[in-house]
Amino acid sequence: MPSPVVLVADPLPAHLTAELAADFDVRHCTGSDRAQLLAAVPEASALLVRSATRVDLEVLDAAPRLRVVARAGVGLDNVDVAAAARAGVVVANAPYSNVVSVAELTVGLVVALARPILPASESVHAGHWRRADFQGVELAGSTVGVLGLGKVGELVAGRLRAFDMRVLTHDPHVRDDALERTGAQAVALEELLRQSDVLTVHVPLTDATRGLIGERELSWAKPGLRLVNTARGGIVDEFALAQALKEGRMAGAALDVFEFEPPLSSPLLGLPGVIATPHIGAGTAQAQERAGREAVRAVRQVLTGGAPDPAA
Ligand SMILES: NC(=O)C1=CN([C@@H]2O[C@H](COP(=O)(O)OP(=O)(O)OC[C@H]3O[C@@H](n4cnc5c(N)ncnc54)[C@H](O)[C@@H]3O)[C@@H](O)[C@H]2O)C=CC1
Ligand SMILES: O=C(O)CCC(=O)C(=O)O
Repeated sequence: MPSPVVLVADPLPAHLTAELAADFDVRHCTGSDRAQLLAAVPEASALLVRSATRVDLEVLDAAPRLRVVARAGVGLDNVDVAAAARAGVVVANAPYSNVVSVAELTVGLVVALARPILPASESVHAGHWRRADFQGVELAGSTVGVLGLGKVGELVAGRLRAFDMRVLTHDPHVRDDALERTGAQAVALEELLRQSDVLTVHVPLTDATRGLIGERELSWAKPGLRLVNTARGGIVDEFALAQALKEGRMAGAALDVFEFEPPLSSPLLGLPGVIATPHIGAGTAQAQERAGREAVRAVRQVLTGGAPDPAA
């Protein structure tokens, strides 16, 4: 009997896909290339993806043999989970694999918005010595608003407390133990914006959170707000954010994620005060290893019998 086909649609550590190849027919495609994905998926019993591959109804309809979609990462906004369930396809993500890496990048972006380290370095490399051009602000004593106190939000809150920042949060499902651990104070969304010097976004992208930070919410912002988004594009309205920055109502923004990636037509590209990174929150060796390993384990569990163990 031929081995089940495992289709790897986004980059994963090569040694992990090599391990799978011992037992399965591992094939590769570029999942962000729709034609390639649709051509390859009909044979697949398992589909391994990260965030770049969209697994929607069209893909599921084209994949009659599919039994599992394994997402080597956290966010499931690129997978139609309800349609997969209707088709009897297991969807497994790796919910703890990369949260530390995302939290660490977030803290780096918070610091980079307060202290212009990279522009100062570029200036020195260019032969200048302009100390007065690179004045920043202290984080200690200022307030950070954590939007979404889940796994990443809690790690970020704890790390920013170590900078002596006051931590506020808004999260309709916030747990008391998370508030206790972080020392965060829960407030309404409007209050979060009115009081925060830094707003950091850590909610998933869903129908309820799309556009959660838009024109109205940014009109509440404390003057000089600095915003960090390492969660998902689409949660913060890029046009409203660009307008607030251009009008000088906000001091800066750091974005790891965009509504469309790459963000070729984003109004934020090229704006002064905007730091942009190419969705690298999970871009560490450790996070990629953990996420890939969890995804591979999910594939094995489904293809060799039994649903994945969510606690594994
Ligand atoms: N940049 C990157 O590479 C990465 C980005 N992410 C993104 O980070 C997001 C958060 O990850 P986790 O913290 O692990 O998720 P989580 O599920 O542990 O936490 C999300 C939190 O958001 C809260 N929330 C939901 N709707 C809300 C709303 N309307 N207002 C305020 N809070 C709301 C939830 O109650 C929950 O506490 C992921 O969904 C993913 O999109 C995750 C990993 C890597
Ligand atoms: O490596 C990736 O797919 C991006 C990570 C991410 O955004 C996630 O895990 O939700």
